[in-house]
Amino acid sequence: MLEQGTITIHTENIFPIIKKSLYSGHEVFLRELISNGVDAIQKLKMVSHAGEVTGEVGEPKIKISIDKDKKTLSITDNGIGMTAEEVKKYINQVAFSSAEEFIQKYRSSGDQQIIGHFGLGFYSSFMVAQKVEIDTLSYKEGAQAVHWSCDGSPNFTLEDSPRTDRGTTITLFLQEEEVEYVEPSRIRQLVKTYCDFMPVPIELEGEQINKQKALWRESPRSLKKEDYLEFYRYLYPFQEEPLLWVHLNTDYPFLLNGILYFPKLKPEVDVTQGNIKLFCNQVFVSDHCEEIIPKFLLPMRGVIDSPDIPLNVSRSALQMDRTVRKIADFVAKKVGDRLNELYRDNRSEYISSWQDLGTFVKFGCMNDEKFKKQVEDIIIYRTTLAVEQPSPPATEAGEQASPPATVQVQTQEGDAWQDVTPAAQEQENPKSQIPNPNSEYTTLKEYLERNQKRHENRVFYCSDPVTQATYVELHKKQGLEVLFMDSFIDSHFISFLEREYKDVKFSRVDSELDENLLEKDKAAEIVDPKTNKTRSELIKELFEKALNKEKVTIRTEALKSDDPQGTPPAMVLLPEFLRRLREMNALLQQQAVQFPEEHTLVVNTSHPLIHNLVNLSQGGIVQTEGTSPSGELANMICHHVYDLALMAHKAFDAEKMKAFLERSNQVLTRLTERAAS
Ligand SMILES: Nc1ncnc2c1ncn2[C@@H]1O[C@H](COP(=O)(O)OP(=O)(O)OP(=O)(O)O)[C@@H](O)[C@H]1O
Repeated sequence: MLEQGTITIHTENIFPIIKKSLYSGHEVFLRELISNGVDAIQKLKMVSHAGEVTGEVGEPKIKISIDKDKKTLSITDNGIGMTAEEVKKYINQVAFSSAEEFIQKYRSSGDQQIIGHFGLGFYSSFMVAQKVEIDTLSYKEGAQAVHWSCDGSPNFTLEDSPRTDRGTTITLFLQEEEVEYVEPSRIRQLVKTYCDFMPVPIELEGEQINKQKALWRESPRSLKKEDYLEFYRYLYPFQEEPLLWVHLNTDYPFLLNGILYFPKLKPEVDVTQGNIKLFCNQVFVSDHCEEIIPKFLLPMRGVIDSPDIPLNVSRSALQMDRTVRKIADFVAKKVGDRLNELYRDNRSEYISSWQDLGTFVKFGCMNDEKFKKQVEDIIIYRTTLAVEQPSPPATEAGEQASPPATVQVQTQEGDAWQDVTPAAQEQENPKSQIPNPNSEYTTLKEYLERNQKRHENRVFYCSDPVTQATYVELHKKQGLEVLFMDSFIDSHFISFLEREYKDVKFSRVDSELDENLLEKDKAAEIVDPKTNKTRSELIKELFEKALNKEKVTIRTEALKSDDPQGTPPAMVLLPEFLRRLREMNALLQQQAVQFPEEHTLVVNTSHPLIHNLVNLSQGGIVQTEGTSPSGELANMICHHVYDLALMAHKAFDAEKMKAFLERSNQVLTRLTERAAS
């Protein structure tokens, strides 16, 4: 017997705490022990470089062995090893005091939510083991191998060991309730989760079970598009390919490496849940980076690896941490740079990814002032106008640069990114990335400048290209440019833009008819000599009577057009302000937006159908004998015109649809009767 002793501890009864309540998942013990093995191997490399190792260093390796009968699990490394003195110092004193320190912190934080539970180190093995043994042989010349044993009480024994290989074996005699760790499948799963990217091969049953290569630690210059894509597929199997990525790489004022990918956004993705994996020196820490990554970038995926993120503090303290805040700013800035880069160098790809990128960017602008400044000029909108695309930037030699096959940019800080090759992407995914190949995109600034003369500071937009198609067409025909702002974030983004650019007002195409769309005084001619009524007044009266709806305001206007048949006979308008108010209320009460009973029906006095309708009603003297066949038909057609206008705004329920179809048939029957007679 070499030595027996008692470990000095200041916190009484440290073991029960370690054993029971410290970690919600005891499994992290494996990560801690394997990390120690990796450290020992790296230390050996260092002393070897310094010429202090005699003999072969050999291939670094960590081996996990399981003995199901004895219920033991051992982790062996061929690293630096320890002498008896070192075991006493590093295990009995250092490891213990760091464990104690950890527990103090853990208790005082009063928070179970410690990110990653790092730093308990060697003593975390007592969470799952009733006894732990160390067999170790130091690299030092003439060192004697030692055997340390501790049964979970503060008492230990230290004696000579027959071990002849340099390195360390930690053997855990598992507690009854922790025997799951003798299952190879469980060990494989844990290694894959926590140790997959550790830089040393980890072996179980004669097989390497970790990937080992951490792509984010490699130089971006040496990586190809396929390397990034393959890595993404490895991290997120069975997912759609990412849109683009950012390779982060900095060592000042903090150390940080990582690769962040922009995924294609799916509606079912919870954007408040982080998907980025946090590592510390290639050791997995957590899937939850919510405190570190700016909120708007949470839907990004990939890896962030930084030893400078404090891991043994509560989540709220983490949020307040200065380094963490700097890291968040750094990540946002790099993402902004990357977007600017793509906008400048590969506009077509930027546009084709915009549907997904746009959401990040807009959300980012609303949440982060600095990010907003960085990207405000590259926010684009699909427009009804055919805009000339700016030509690609000229190279220094003054030639036009054709888009390179892959774009790699090395910035001052040394971080780099790699573009998806446009040609290759198209081959793999023909055209599907491009939302609408015929559409053009513009920035708000360009829009405002272009339209300054006709409608200064007023933006016409469409939030639903299908239902608002008529309105869009009307604007288009009169040369009024409309922006499509139809993603789910756009209604909030519009309010944000109006706060940002105080003079600019956004009007949805169906909210009001701009004077550019109207022909004034066209329907002012008197068409009823008996009453001196104008065409416009007659039409208004006709509709008011036919519809008999107090809450619907009838307005008559002559829509400008070279081809009146091509304009709608009537349209429903919902004033912008009131509509937004309703939308907001619905949102607050978590209800669907109801179509308001109060709205305006604009009847287009220029439309041939409306002309005919006046003639028809006059012929049938609808005013006096509402039941005459012509009067009835005119009445039905008024309803019909109104329904057609309504359809752009709301889906009909079964009853309304039935009535609409019945009336359609009746109207058609009557019209065919007339035509035939
Ligand atoms: N496999 C090993 N080979 C050599 N030395 C080891 C090994 N495991 C532990 N040690 C020594 O014991 C010390 C304490 O280990 P422990 O895991 O408790 O803390 P740590 O590794 O220093 O830090 P951390 O708290 O981050 O784990 C280590 O610093 C190291 O000197």
